[in-house]
Amino acid sequence: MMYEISDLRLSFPDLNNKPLLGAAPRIEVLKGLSFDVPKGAVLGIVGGSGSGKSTLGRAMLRLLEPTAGSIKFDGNDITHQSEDQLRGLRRRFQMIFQDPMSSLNPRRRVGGIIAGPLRLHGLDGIPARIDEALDMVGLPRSFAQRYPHELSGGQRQRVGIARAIALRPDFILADEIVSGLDVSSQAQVLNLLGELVRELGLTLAFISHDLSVIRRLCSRVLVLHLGEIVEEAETAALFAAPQAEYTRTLMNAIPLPDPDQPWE
Ligand SMILES: Nc1ncnc2c1ncn2[C@@H]1O[C@H](COP(=O)(O)OP(=O)(O)OP(=O)(O)O)[C@@H](O)[C@H]1O
Repeated sequence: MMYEISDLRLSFPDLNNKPLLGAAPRIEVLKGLSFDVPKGAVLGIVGGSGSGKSTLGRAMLRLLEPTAGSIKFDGNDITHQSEDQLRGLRRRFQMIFQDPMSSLNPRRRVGGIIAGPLRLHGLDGIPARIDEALDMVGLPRSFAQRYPHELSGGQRQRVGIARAIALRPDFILADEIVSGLDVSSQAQVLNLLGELVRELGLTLAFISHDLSVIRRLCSRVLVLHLGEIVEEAETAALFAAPQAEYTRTLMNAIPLPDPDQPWE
């Protein structure tokens, strides 16, 4: 298994209701989640705003520390490991962020942006790795010289993907990465991710509030609502016969396909 997650809980201090003296009460955002991610899986994590999707993603990458429960990555218990202990594993799980404009340093060229994590992890042969990463995401190698503001939204998202896959991770978490793109760029980025998963043998968790996006890419879906898993199913089964009331609500929010858009 790539991930084994058991009774995962995560709470934040509720600073709005902090008493003058003493500790703030805590708000539980993840309320005991248990699920596995098999190697090679493409798992969709769907849910409405505030359901805890990003918090779950950040816990899986140990950008947040769980309050209780456990997270195993490829057999390693990472629930409470320190940064020192995580060092050897960090390269193996990577994240692609929602908004590439704010996650890409505007003062660095694309080559420097991709090189950053490679240097951090002490990898060698960096120029060749940059070329290879750009090839893999379908951008010309000359783009290494460009700045983020010179690129379109879809191209910037490809740079975000290139930065993650250049490290040759085993697992990638993509958090709402196509939400800001127009429909045709969305389709291209989703196709690219699908290809990369197949070619590189990646395991992918794909967070989205949009079930139609998840349907295109993911083989299995986990539906989150108010910090709990309300349904987990193969994508085809979920669409054929949604079990949870909340899943049906999400499905009703999907717009009908536009017959003028050939990618639908
Ligand atoms: N650092 C934090 N401190 C306090 N509360 C937080 C923190 N991060 C998230 N929350 C709260 O946790 C809840 C879940 O947030 P999260 O971002 O995980 O949801 P989400 O499903 O990703 O939603 P969205 O799609 O709106 O990003 C929200 O109520 C949010 O306000």
